[in-house]
Amino acid sequence: MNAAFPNPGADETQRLLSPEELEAALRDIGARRYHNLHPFHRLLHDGKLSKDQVRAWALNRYYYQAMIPVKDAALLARLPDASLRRIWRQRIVDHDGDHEGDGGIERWLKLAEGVGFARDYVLSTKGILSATRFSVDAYVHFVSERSLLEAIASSLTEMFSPTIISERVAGMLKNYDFITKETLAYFDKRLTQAPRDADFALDYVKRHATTPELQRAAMGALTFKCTVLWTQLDALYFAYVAPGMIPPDAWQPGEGLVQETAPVRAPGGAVKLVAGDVPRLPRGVRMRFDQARDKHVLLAPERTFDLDDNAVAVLSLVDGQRSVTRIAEQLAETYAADAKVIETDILVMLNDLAEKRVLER
Ligand SMILES: O=C(O)c1cc(C(=O)O)c2c(n1)C(=O)C(=O)c1cc(C(=O)O)[nH]c1-2
Repeated sequence: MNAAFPNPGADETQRLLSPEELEAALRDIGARRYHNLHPFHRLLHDGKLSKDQVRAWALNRYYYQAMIPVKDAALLARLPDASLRRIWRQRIVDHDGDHEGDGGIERWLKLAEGVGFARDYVLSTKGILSATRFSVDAYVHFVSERSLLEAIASSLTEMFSPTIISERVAGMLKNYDFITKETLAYFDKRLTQAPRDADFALDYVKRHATTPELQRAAMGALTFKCTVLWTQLDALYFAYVAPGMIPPDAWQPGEGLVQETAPVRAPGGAVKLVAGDVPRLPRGVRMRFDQARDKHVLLAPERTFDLDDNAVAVLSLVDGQRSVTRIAEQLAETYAADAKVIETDILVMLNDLAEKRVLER
């Protein structure tokens, strides 16, 4: 990668900019080139895409998510001192998590599963577009091969991501009935992680870009990164929106999905809940603390059920947003227990309540 990447505004950047001017120039690159401006994102956020087009986005972006910690590990390896490494390594923890089932990659897998994919299909990265792979790999190579300043500056797109994330989450929740808050949980953490990371990177760039050449290099790196993001959306648009030319080997709608099953009914006719279901209390049913009897009860029209501590812990998390799996994970975290064991137990309990018609999905 020796070819110089074209730098914006070459005339203007012949002179040394003040740190404030440099920041303004970097922000201006984002204002003109960040992927919030791409037509695919406009369609995604405005609810104009089909479920399959949203699936194509989720599947392809998984590759970006999966490679971000690889990129950060390459950068970390180049940092000369422990204080910088200590800060940068947090990014790897954020994406990989501290243990199985934790971290951003895992949350993106949940997003992909939430729109219908089988986890193994997503993990295999079989169906992603070659252009996605090429642009994401180009980012990893860039960070490995360019100067440290350029490597760090290329992450500065994160300065602009909180705005697009808020817009995306609000737009998708409003416009797609198959998207839940839980499916988009990935983005919750990014709203605090991205500004923290961007503040550090921006401060580093402002302090280390001390000549016009270095400032141009930093701007070039950010421009390059904007194209990494933009190109991925170009590829999605071309393959899945217009003209809709899906390359051989890329994901075809229908592939890699979990079969959607009809609701299973228990003998009494009540719907039987499975792990992926999102339970909620039916209208007119609510949990209450009964002062006189000093215990929690479930109040239903003309009926009351006593609740033990376990039932209270579970029902406190039944909010019509969380799935049974999510509830089990949350309890597992609180009680430091195995999520799968809890899931099995709470399914029995929830199905018992469903049979009594005081719980539904
Ligand atoms: O949703 C988005 O639009 C968006 C954008 C970006 C970005 O601007 O690079 C990142 C992310 N998300 C993200 O989730 C993420 O983990 C991330 C890491 C990086 C990076 O360059 O190190 N960018 C981004």
